[in-house]
Amino acid sequence: MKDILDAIQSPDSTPADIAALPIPESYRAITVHKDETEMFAGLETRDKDPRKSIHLDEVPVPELGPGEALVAVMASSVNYNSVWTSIFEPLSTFGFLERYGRTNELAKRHDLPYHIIGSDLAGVVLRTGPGVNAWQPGDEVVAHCLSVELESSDGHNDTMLDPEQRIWGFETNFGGLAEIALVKSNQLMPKPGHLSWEEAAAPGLVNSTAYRQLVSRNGAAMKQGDNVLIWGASGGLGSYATQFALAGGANPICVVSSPQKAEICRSMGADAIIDRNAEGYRFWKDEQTQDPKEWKRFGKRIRELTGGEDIDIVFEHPGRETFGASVFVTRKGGTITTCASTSGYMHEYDNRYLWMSLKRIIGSHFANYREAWEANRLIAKGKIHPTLSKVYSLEDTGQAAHDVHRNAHQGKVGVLCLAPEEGLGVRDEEMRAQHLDAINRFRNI
Ligand SMILES: C/C=C/C(=O)SCCNC(=O)CCNC(=O)[C@H](O)C(C)(C)COP(=O)(O)OP(=O)(O)OC[C@H]1O[C@@H](n2cnc3c(N)ncnc32)[C@H](O)[C@@H]1OP(=O)(O)O
Ligand SMILES: NC(=O)C1=CN([C@@H]2O[C@H](COP(=O)(O)OP(=O)(O)OC[C@H]3O[C@@H](n4cnc5c(N)ncnc54)[C@H](OP(=O)(O)O)[C@@H]3O)[C@@H](O)[C@H]2O)C=CC1
Repeated sequence: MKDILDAIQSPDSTPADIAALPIPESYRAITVHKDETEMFAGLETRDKDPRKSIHLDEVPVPELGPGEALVAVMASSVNYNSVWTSIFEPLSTFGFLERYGRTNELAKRHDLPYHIIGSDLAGVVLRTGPGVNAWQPGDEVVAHCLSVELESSDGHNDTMLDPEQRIWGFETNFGGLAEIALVKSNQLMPKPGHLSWEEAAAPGLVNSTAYRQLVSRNGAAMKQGDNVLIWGASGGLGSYATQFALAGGANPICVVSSPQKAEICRSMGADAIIDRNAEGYRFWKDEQTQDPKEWKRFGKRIRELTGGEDIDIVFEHPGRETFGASVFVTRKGGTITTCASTSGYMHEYDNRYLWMSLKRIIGSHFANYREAWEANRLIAKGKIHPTLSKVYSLEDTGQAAHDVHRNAHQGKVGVLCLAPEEGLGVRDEEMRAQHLDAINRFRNI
């Protein structure tokens, strides 16, 4: 592994040098273990501790198949899906690996007693499998997390609709929180040259998801002037949704839970900000009963901030706790677009406000290759910036996931895999200098 790192870091290395490097037999990877899936049985979600279930193991390098690439991972990032995997909720991800493993001989590689997690990476292509022409050893890349087979017609208009669509590093094995990752070559995209490895690895999953959910015609198709209510506006998804709203001429109404997070939104350029903690919204009177008076109080606050207008698009992901309020505050004909249910997936809302006011709920999930490419292109052009706050070593990934689980983080949390320190991998210093303040906006807060 040291030879690989030396070759990547040497300015004299050629693609042929990288291609000639021997692939080691094993590598270090962040895993969860199949025989531990019951370890948190009986505990509240909040008390399930990723630091106990996440391991750093030495694992064998998987066989490289057709259309695939082995990538030396310089940096990765923590996504909430790795939190779900590590607390075995809403179900154990080993079920996904077993199901995938049953599909064909090659997919059997994924069905192992350990799951290498992680759905983001920035790194260097080491080897490509048969049939890969677009990428070569030595290419500096990021990888999006859409794994598709595309053997069915269902996915050929929109690859997210493929019946064999999976999220790499969540529903497949050999994810990005590791020194080496196995991806399909159509997950690869060029690494933005003005960013370090850890900065380039940070946006991928959440940036692509927010792009589809908010900007794409497959999602809410946001337009100039739209009032966009963004839950968790300084969090993983929200920090990109806020940037898309601002860059697209929309009007983000940012919901956060502390003055510090409100300040981050302000520094991104938003001015309509609601601190849900300070204003004490209680959308639920008890576990079963919502309080429409609180929806109204929330809607009134939004009207104060917009000069009397209601919401065109709600960017939803907290789920059960907020969904009733989200449907209520949306204007006639408006859209609630949802990609998650962090606080619970059995949503409840008053349907009269949906049908009588002709509102629409749109389900959105990750992004197709084109949408992921367009989202990455905006990062590469310096129109949208990484929201990396803190960076951990691979050894401390459990703590990083714990921070995200406890909502103790800001923006995105990075992980160094092969990169020995932060700040490496920048190829375009001139462009970086132009955007340095924006790139560093979330750092160390
Ligand atoms: C990019 C990052 C993303 C995120 O972070 S997202 C957040 C994290 N993700 C999650 O929390 C989601 C985790 N996944 C799940 O919870 C589950 O994954 C799903 C609920 C999405 C699906 O559940 P499942 O058990 O995998 O699938 P089924 O469809 O409930 O069950 C399969 C069986 O149900 C049958 N079935 C499906 N549709 C129908 C139908 N319309 N009528 C009758 N049967 C149906 C199938 O055939 C099959 O059957 P047979 O088990 O016998 O093979
Ligand atoms: N389907 C898909 O493709 C994707 C789904 N997801 C899912 O989306 C969810 C969020 O992911 P991500 O943004 O990365 O996570 P983060 O934890 O980084 O950010 C979420 C933010 O939402 C806010 N929030 C959390 N709980 C509540 C609540 N009960 N009520 C109101 N606000 C809340 C918090 O902000 P604050 O405290 O400031 O209000 C938090 O910072 C996860 O469940 C994840 O699995 C993520 C990416 C892709």
